[in-house]
Amino acid sequence: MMLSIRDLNFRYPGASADALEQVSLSAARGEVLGLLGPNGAGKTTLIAQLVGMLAMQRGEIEIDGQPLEQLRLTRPTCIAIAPQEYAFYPTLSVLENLDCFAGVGGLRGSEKAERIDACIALAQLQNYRKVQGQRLSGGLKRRLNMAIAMLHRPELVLFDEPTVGVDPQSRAFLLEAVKQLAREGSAVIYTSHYMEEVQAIADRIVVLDQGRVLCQGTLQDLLVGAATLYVEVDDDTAQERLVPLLSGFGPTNVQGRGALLAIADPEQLPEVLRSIAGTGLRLRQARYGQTDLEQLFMSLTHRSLRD
Ligand SMILES: Nc1ncnc2c1ncn2[C@@H]1O[C@H](COP(=O)(O)OP(=O)(O)OP(=O)(O)O)[C@@H](O)[C@H]1O
Repeated sequence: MMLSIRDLNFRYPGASADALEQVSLSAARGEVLGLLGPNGAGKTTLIAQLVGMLAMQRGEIEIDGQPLEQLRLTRPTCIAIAPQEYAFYPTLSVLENLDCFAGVGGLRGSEKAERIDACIALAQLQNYRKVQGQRLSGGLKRRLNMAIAMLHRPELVLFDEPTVGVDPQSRAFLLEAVKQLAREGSAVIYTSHYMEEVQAIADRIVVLDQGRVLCQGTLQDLLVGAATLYVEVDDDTAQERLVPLLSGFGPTNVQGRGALLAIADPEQLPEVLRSIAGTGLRLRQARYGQTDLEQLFMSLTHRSLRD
């Protein structure tokens, strides 16, 4: 594992609760780790500590066994971030921005020119070299952020919700570029509250909520044992009557006109259905199957990712 985070805790000065609580996770080269969580889950706080924008309080962060503080002194360009906000000089052109950041990071001569070209190509900014940063569309600005982040061939790249407010075309492009980075051998951490994005690009997923890791694993790991039963009954008071009944079997949520029950073992199904019938409620539909991440999140927290 290249990145290892152990028992990370963080509380903002004056806050009454921890923004991160006992967070442990790891990331490997060649892998996209999706960091998924609703607003306020702690994603940005975690990223900010990884890039040194926030000082660590408690816990450990190591890269290839080396503590983060040490790494920052010896190999400062080994971690890069493509942040949410725009991270370039608005009045400089795309090329001037890249030139400037390449110089700051210590690139010189032909190597510098080569890296700038490679990053322009990677972010497909060939037609915008001479355009001022501030004149780029939202999607292109994110692509410039990304090009800058790639200049020094970082080994760990952090993307903090890079597709928020981006047009669909740039969004598809960004996602593809993120996957490409991992294929080329970087470890990539990608935060988002768009479940579909994370599901589409992440090799492994960490679900954060209220500063804590709810679960982590491959998508398949997470969804196995996360099957749900959706039932709808022919009654206006259905939810009031269904939820207490189903809760006896497992985590239950109200959904639409019915209720959703997380039920890992299909052998329980007949018993659940019998007990519904036993109350005299008429079943309108019952649907059993593997869930997606959204439903998994709901079954773990009783809330939606999008709240
Ligand atoms: N500068 C700050 N001072 C005090 N509390 C903060 C500060 N920044 C964030 N928080 C709080 O820390 C918690 C985690 O916030 P964080 O921004 O890390 O979440 P997030 O998962 O990135 O959310 P979002 O998807 O909205 O960006 C929240 O409860 C938030 O209100």
